[in-house]
Amino acid sequence: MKEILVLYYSRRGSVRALAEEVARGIHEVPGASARVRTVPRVSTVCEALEDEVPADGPPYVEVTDLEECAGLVLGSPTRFGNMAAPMKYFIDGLAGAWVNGTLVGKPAAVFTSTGSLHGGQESTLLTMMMPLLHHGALIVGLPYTEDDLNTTRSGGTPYGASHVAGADGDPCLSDEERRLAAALGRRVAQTALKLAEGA
Ligand SMILES: Cc1cc2nc3c(=O)[nH]c(=O)nc-3n(C[C@H](O)[C@H](O)[C@H](O)COP(=O)(O)O)c2cc1C
Repeated sequence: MKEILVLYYSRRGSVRALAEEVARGIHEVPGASARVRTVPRVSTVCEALEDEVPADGPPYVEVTDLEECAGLVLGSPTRFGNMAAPMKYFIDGLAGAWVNGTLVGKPAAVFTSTGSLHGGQESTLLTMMMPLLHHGALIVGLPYTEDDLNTTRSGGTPYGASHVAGADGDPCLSDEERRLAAALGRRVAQTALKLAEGA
């Protein structure tokens, strides 16, 4: 069984909804399963610490999750056209994993949610790929053979899955957004299994 790490940060539930669909897609692939993890909030007041275990939802990620999983799908809300600080903070702490080549050769993909349609989904997704490339991951996107990419009127991009939450932050995904997030999970899982076969 190959496990794929679905690692996300979400304050209001939109990225979490996408993560659940990505995990659903992974579980549809025989021989693959999803390990869902999140990251704690960060504070400018360094003494303010989160509880070690989140009040609800999946556990906080540990470096061993990266080591043990055969692929990675990373999700963050868009914050001013970029990933949110808690996800970046976690990534910036991965110097040891970089030295050890923990992610080298593993498939990886990204997803995001924005308030507005043209609020920076693509800039967020593309910049989330940069640290993954530094870590030697193999980036997986969404091809236009996924019909939903051609018909969506909200989220879903070739760079990764996405959701447009609107000004009220509605976490309810459209059918296209839901299917494209699952397709992204499936692609990462299928790629991880193919890479393992060829190893
Ligand atoms: C500080 C901050 C910055 C944001 N920046 C953007 C932005 O650049 N573009 C955009 O469309 N939405 C922006 N948003 C809205 C969030 O991306 C959006 O509400 C997203 O769906 C939140 O995901 P979540 O429900 O998983 O927390 C921002 C929200 C916050 C709080």
